[in-house]
Amino acid sequence: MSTPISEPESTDPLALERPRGTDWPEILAIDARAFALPKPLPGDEMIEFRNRAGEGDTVVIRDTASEGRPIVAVSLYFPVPVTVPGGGIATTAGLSWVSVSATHRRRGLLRRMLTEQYRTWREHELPLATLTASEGGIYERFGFGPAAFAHEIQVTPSAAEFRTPAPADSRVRYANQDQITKYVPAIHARWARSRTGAITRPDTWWPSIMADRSFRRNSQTSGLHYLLHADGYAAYRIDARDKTALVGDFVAVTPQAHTDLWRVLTGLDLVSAVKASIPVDDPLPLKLRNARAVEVHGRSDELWVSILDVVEALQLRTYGAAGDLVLDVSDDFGDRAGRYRLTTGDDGSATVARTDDDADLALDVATLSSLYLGGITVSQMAAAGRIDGADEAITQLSAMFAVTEAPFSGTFF
Ligand SMILES: CC(=O)SCCNC(=O)CCNC(=O)[C@H](O)C(C)(C)COP(=O)(O)OP(=O)(O)OC[C@H]1O[C@@H](n2cnc3c(N)ncnc32)[C@H](O)[C@@H]1OP(=O)(O)O
Repeated sequence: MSTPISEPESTDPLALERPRGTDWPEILAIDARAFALPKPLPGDEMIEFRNRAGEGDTVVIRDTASEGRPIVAVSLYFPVPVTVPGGGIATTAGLSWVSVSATHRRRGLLRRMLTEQYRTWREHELPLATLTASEGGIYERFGFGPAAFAHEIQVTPSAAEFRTPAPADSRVRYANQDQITKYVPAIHARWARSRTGAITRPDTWWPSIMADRSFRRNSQTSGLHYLLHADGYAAYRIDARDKTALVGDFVAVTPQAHTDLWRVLTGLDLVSAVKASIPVDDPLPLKLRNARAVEVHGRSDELWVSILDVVEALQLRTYGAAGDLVLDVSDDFGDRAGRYRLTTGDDGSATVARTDDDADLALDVATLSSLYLGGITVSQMAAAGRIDGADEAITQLSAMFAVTEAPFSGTFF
């Protein structure tokens, strides 16, 4: 039996429920339709996805007045571990596969589901929520802000000459399936611990990633080729239509692995372009004699963050400078509004507490969430008019929130 979690009002036939196991084919079919996909996830993928969803919570809305009581809305989350400034890993509520049928859109169903999801996140004392967004205008009202960005690049191999000479042995090899299974998840985990914003992929995610099922490519696109290095790997496929290499994962724990792997990727014979998604501060252009060999074709807001527990979340990360400020945080959606004193030490640690003291700065929770990983700076937000306060306080908050590298997530979920 499904479990009603809020009794529909007597006149409201739209019931918010937890789904039954047998509802999953319907859930994935309506998600595929809402996301304008050609077809739902195939069987194996569906089972893995359902298991992943089972680690968190799923809500659906059922239209009880229509024949067959169809599901018309879905929202789910599962735990997503994200590296925060300083190297700590926070378990976040990863919101995913949110959809409302076109027949029921703009009637408040998304808001209703997220109100329930938010209640669950608070009940489970999760410090942060994360998502990868289909559109940029939806989630700010719920306290999310874009927090980690990527550059979508195209490299022209014929123009990509490295400043340093190629080593006698490239230290990179193609990996077979056993080697992929043996080395790739461990290298990814090492990398994720070292990169702010990175998602440490739980073990249960890897079978689907490594299976590289055919629905992830079209008839002209190859399967994934894995290039393996002791301290990194790159997975790419070839689009035979235009002889392009499409890099899926690029993971380098050391600068040497970064150079060695890119040297192979830019040396692929018969390939006219290499496309990849890289950190906005990636050193690749600077390693080449002609930086224009790397063209930036786009910038994506790859990870959105919502601070759920201001005290806990701000204490999880480290800071660039000592300081003491009271932040007045506003929140139109949840229960996060209030004044918080943030005190940071020379060692980068912080203590945070609610306070009645006068505020130095005022900002909303989505703005604070965008600042959290360092992907958007305090001075950028202040220049955009989204932080209120004296210049000295803004300068101090800038120094406190300063990070040494741009956050990068590298995983879509
Ligand atoms: C994390 C993820 O899964 S991202 C994927 C999101 N899903 C998709 O993109 C699939 C296709 N789209 C959909 O299924 C739906 O249109 C949804 C889920 C985006 C919106 O669902 P709805 O039930 O129509 O939203 P709902 O009526 O609850 O609107 C809530 C608020 O968001 C706003 N809103 C909804 N969709 C959008 C949008 N695409 N762009 C901007 N604002 C939006 C509404 O105006 C409303 O604002 P308000 O409450 O502040 O007045």
